Amino acid sequence: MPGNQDNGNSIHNSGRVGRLLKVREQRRNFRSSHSNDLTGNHRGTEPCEYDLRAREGDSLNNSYIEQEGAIAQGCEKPDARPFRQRLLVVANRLPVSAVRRGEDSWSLEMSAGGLVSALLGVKEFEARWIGWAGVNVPDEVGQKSLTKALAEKRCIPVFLDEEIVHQYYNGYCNNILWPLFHYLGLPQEDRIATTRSFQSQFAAYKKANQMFADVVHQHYEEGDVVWCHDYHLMFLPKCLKEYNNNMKVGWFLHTPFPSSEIHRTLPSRSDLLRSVLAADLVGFHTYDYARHFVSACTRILGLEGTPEGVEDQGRLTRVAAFPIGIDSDRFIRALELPQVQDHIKELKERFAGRKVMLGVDRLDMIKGIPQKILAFEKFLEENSHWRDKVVLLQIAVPTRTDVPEYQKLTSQVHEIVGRINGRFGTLTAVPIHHLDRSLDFYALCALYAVTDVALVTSLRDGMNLVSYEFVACQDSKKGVLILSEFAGAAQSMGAGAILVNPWNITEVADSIRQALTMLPEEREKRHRHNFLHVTTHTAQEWAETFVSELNDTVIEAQLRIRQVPPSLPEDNAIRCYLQSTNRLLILGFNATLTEPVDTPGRRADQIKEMELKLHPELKEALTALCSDRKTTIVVLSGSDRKALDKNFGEYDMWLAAEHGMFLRLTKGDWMTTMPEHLNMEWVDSVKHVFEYFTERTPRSHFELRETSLVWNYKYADIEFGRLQAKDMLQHLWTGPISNASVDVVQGSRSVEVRSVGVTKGAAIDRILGEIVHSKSMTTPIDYVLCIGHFLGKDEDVYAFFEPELPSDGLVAARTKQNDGLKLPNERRPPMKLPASRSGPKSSQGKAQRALINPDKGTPNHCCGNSRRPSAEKISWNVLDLKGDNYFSCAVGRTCTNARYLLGSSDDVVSFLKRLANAST
Ligand SMILES: O=P(O)(O)OC[C@H]1O[C@H](O[C@H]2O[C@H](CO)[C@@H](O)[C@H](O)[C@H]2O)[C@H](O)[C@@H](O)[C@@H]1O
Ligand SMILES: O=c1ccn([C@@H]2O[C@H](COP(=O)(O)OP(=O)(O)O)[C@@H](O)[C@H]2O)c(=O)[nH]1
Repeated sequence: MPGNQDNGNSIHNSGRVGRLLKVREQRRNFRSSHSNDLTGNHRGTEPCEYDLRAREGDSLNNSYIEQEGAIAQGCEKPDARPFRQRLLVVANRLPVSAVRRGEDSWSLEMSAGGLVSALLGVKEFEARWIGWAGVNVPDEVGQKSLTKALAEKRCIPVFLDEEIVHQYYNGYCNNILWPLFHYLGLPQEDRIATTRSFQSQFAAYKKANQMFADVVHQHYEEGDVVWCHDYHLMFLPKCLKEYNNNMKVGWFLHTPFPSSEIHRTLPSRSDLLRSVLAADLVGFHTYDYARHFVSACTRILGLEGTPEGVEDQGRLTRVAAFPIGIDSDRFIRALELPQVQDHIKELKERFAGRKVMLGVDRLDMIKGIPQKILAFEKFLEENSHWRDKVVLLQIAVPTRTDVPEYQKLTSQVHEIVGRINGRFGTLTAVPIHHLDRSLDFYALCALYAVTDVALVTSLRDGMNLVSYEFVACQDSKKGVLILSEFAGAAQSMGAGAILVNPWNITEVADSIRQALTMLPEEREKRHRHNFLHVTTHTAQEWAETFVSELNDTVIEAQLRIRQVPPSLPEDNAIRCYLQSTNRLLILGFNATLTEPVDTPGRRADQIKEMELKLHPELKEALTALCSDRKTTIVVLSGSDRKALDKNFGEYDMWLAAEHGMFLRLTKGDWMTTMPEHLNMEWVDSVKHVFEYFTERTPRSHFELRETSLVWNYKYADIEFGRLQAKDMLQHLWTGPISNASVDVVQGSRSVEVRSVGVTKGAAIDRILGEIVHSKSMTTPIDYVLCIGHFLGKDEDVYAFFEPELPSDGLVAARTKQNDGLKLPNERRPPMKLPASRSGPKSSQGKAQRALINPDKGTPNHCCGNSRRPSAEKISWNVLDLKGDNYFSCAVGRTCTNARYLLGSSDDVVSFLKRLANAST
């Protein structure tokens, strides 16, 4: 889950990084060779207007050229016109807000806010905006005329009625998600009311997201990139993928993503995370936010966080940091415009003899405006000689004025400003000029340009573009930026700014003094750093990088899918089953026949039962299958005998416990197939280590089995569990047992230490021998179905039936023996008559196996009142898997040597039910 810049560090990424570097280079070459065309278009035109103005002859059809699989931006069409990928930008707010002037006449005004500013800087795409125009339009005439007016600006409206806006936008988005994502907690006063209205607001949120999805669906064309923005639309990726799973969907969050400890307080925490994960690529401003998101998915959903993102049953959602920027050229060029120059002149005259300090913020709790003003008051208090030499201009753009918290903030700020102006003002001048309104672009640029010190004191801020805009306009003045360490911008421009903790008003006051008295050389140095950053990390770069990565993520997902085995062809497996006469079903237990831990309504993190339990819906099917005389069922599990007895005692089947080291027909007693002289001297040392780690890892536990020990941390804090496991493995590999004859096998949430030679594959021939003998089988087994959630180490069971597969399983465990490194399977006596097959996953050919004499080479020990397996030497081929009659199937893992996949034990259950029904 690295930031873009770090991507090259991962070995796994080399393919992707290589591809992305190539695209980047193409893009740059393209841009420099066409710089005249592209910049020519903009020169002399106010880009903001340009971007919103529909261009003649630039209709959907002639501007969009489909290029299947191509990474689109920067490519050229054959006629050398630039190819511009169609981009559907979906955000709550359109870049323009509509004001109704008559029944069918509208005026459109620019919306304020960083998201709009940033996306206006994006020029490389054929972009369409889909969003809310900020106005309620209940009538058809109004909707039609507004749609038409917006179409000229390449905008497509989503019509939200007043009630939805109230519940979804004011309620769920701005009263719940916004404060929570900015670590402000729920509004203090109406916390209970908010908690009560949560459900209805969340329902409205989902409904609104669905409305956005409907509009996207209407306008979507194959090959488009759909880019969803912000916390308003966390449900959108899921809605879109439900429409069309092939849609390329990206989601970007403009606010911080808080620590998982904050996110987990949200009643809808899991739904929101799951919906976002439906996107192909998920982006954040900073590495920290991305890290928090992955951690929330790990801790709350129990999913696997990888350096790439979040993995759920083999599907990867890529998560990365894409710091936004601004269209810096737009600001730099604007400074030359006469209307800006006029403003500059006016401002200089107005504030002659005084240093200008500037704050530009939406009037929002997160911006820390009261804190800023209090710090300024403290500065004036402590530096009386500055009182008539400095002025603070605070632009506070009204925002979300229907939300009570925002209304309260307005009066609070007015009250503080009034008090300070009363305290330090004179008849002719006040120290704070506070404006409750927005400024137009030219006035804003002029203000930025005349400012000596910009003051950004956000308590939390996704990025904060004001700080970027200020820097872009300061190339002649080289003013100082005081920047909150809690703004995302601090992570990108930190070095050039004076970083402050806005909660510490003494520190901020000191920084004001430091900024006002900073020597020109230092100002210059700091400014140069900031300016370079702002002019190189532009909004355009940001969008291009995100879209390239989104395109590439989709390509990579396709590559991954190609490597992943297909789903179990259930109909075929059933048909072959019915046609065969001597069938063998080998079934795992854990995560194969058990109830999934994280079914809805059950919590993955809670210790329901430490002991595994058979899926309650399996009973009937299992009974039916077991009663079929043509079918032999073996449950082959790592669990001990007790667990298998308890769950399967009532069925007529074979039980193979501890990876097949113990075997029992349910009608008979346990016997052992354990190799003789199995060295178990290591057990006490390992037990000692496991006890140590269990004590220190809350909610972990270990099982002591006869041939292995398993430490399990699936109920523990996942991150801590992993760290502990790493530590444990280190110790096992290098500590006192490092020379013992053991395999240390790492599961996804477990560490298992086994005697060398204990694997399912190593046991299967002995088990088969016993079955053949006990059933007095005279005809070969002509159908094998082997389903399990087996560790890589145990996938050697597949190699038994398909000998060309690696016999040491998928993942070679680290094996230590006295005589050096040796794979456990070397103990397995050679097989007679390896089957001749055309390839590992081939369905051609036929598998044949002759069994070894289990009496030879692998003596069996008695245990309890068990008996020894007494298979005679079998020289005929017990396996005759003609054609396609071998079905190996991994459950819930995609990295496997099995031929097929099933997603979870629920799928196994439904398949076995179908099998049972078909055969009865
Ligand atoms: O649309 P509003 O409800 O009026 O709010 C305006 C926008 O505020 C937020 O902006 C964020 O995006 C900026 C650009 O990435 C970032 O610099 C800033 O830190 C964020 O606060 C909000 O996320 C947007 O959706 C709103 O449109
Ligand atoms: O009167 C104003 C004041 C500010 N802005 C713009 O609002 C954006 C604020 O973005 P920022 O990322 O700083 O914070 P946000 O408001 O998105 O949280 C900046 O692009 C400003 O140029 C504006 O359009 N008019």
